[in-house]
Amino acid sequence: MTGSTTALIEARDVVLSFGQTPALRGADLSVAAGEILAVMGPSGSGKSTLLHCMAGILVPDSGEVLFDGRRVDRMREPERSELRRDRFGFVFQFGQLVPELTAEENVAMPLLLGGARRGPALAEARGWFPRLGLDGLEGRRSGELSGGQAQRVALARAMAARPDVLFADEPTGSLDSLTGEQVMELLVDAVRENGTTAVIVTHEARVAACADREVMVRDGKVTSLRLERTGP
Ligand SMILES: Nc1ncnc2c1ncn2[C@@H]1O[C@H](COP(=O)(O)OP(=O)(O)OP(=O)(O)O)[C@@H](O)[C@H]1O
Repeated sequence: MTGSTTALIEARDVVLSFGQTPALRGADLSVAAGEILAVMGPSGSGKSTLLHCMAGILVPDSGEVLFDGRRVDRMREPERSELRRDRFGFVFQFGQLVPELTAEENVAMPLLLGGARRGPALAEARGWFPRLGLDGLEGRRSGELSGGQAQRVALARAMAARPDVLFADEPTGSLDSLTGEQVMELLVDAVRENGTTAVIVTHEARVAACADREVMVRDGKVTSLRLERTGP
């Protein structure tokens, strides 16, 4: 993967301020289909804001965001919401599982929201547990899971609907380094196996090293850092 051709998702000259605070000052980023991209950079440089713009969560003040040739920044909220639900998966620093639901219900949730019936959705959800080393934890609630287990459940939830793009914002940020490494390995395996494109915000070099490519965000702009692996 080169990232320069067949871009699946692209930010062009994206500018966004929060009131008087500029977060993005002309960010350009192109992610190829099937590519695993790590987004690094200092705290406050605009990494999360860029991810949120690319994922159609935030709308830039100016510039363009394209997904599969479509202008995400021009979509109205219902269309962006549908895009997020049907094509994107999300993992955040703190898994943000619904505490009232069991682990398997959490994983099934995006499928249920997408219109799947409860039985097949739960069956699909359960299929992810052995793959992510979560056997036997299907019926637990988030309060009964360790941080690493909860992040793996969050990963299963993000992947269960087989998204085109997985957006992960500091997916290992709340974990100790060994647990974080294991979660990252599972994440990379899962996205590669499914041919999912992944955009992973991290400030851990070890996490970024698992990606196909790294870019650096500084002062709201993107600079290329490394283009190394050619992908499977
Ligand atoms: N909701 C918000 N309201 C006001 N300012 C915000 C908001 N979100 C982000 N910012 C500001 O925008 C800038 C970029 O923030 P962003 O969260 O994108 O950085 P980041 O690189 O992801 O940082 P970190 O690594 O610390 O998570 C920062 O100056 C931040 O304070």
